[in-house]
Amino acid sequence: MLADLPPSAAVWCSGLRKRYRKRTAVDGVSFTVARGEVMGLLGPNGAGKTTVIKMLLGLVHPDAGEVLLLGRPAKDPASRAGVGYLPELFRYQPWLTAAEVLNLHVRLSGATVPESRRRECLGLVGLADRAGDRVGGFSKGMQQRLGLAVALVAGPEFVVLDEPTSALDPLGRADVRDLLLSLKERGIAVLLNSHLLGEVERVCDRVVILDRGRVAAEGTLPELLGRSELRLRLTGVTAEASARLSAAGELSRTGDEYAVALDDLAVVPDLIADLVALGVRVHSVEPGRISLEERLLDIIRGEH
Ligand SMILES: Nc1ncnc2c1ncn2[C@@H]1O[C@H](COP(=O)(O)OP(=O)(O)OP(=O)(O)O)[C@@H](O)[C@H]1O
Repeated sequence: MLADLPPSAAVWCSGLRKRYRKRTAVDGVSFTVARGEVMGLLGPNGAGKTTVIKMLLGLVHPDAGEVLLLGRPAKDPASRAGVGYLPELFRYQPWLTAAEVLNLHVRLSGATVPESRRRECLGLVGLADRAGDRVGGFSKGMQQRLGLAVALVAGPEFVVLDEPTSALDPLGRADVRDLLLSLKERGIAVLLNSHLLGEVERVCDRVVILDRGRVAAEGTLPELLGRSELRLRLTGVTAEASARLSAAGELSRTGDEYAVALDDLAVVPDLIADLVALGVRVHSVEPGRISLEERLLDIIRGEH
């Protein structure tokens, strides 16, 4: 079986199942996060996201199913050494300073992390000038920022973030988004559980949607969100220009407002150039598609 697995998987799981007394929390979940991929794990409250994450990390024992973390069993300390984790509920020793918390986690990871990298990591999460302050005096958002630094400090190959922006202000959320994009650029795989769908839409390559313990949908964002729609406000549209619009995709019109269904927004510049060449006056061009939020609501209300 192991020989059949893709060598690149940051995490692979198959048939994960977990029951708590009579309640089935997770019921046959399988998916893969490839190396370098940013995967969103979505779903309503109680869908089983945190339980899945804990099973992936070997923190909860599954009733059934298998997990390979960086190509090894999740319980293997060697696989865990390559993983950074920010838990949903984070608490750090209040009597330690931020720098001491980071040092403690570096020691626990067994990695060698130079002092400069530790400082850089606190800077990355906006805590550079609080390194010497005790965590007991930190706000919840500052503790969550510290948790992010803890997840990143040992140079992980795979980072698991369970609601990393739950305690953060809008600025903090924007910082985390930039952080995620920089991890992506560096080829670090990420599994992100977040209810902030706008952020998921901006940073994730793929998403898995859980509902009542099962995978309700999975795919890249274009796969899940379907075709794009280009909305245009145009005047001076001749029959020829109208034909050009129809050739690009299914066309609908209300007064000066036109909507063209497109498979790929890459055709937009050529389409606009052709319309202008045909004498059309282009007042606005607005690419859009259904939002992840609309899609998620459809899926969990059973309208997919
Ligand atoms: N330790 C536990 N003991 C008993 N039941 C649990 C335990 N952990 C989770 N559950 C139950 O398992 C189900 C899934 O919970 P889980 O925390 O995984 O959901 P979630 O998708 O992460 O939710 P949220 O978005 O609210 O954080 C819930 O019904 C929850 O009550």
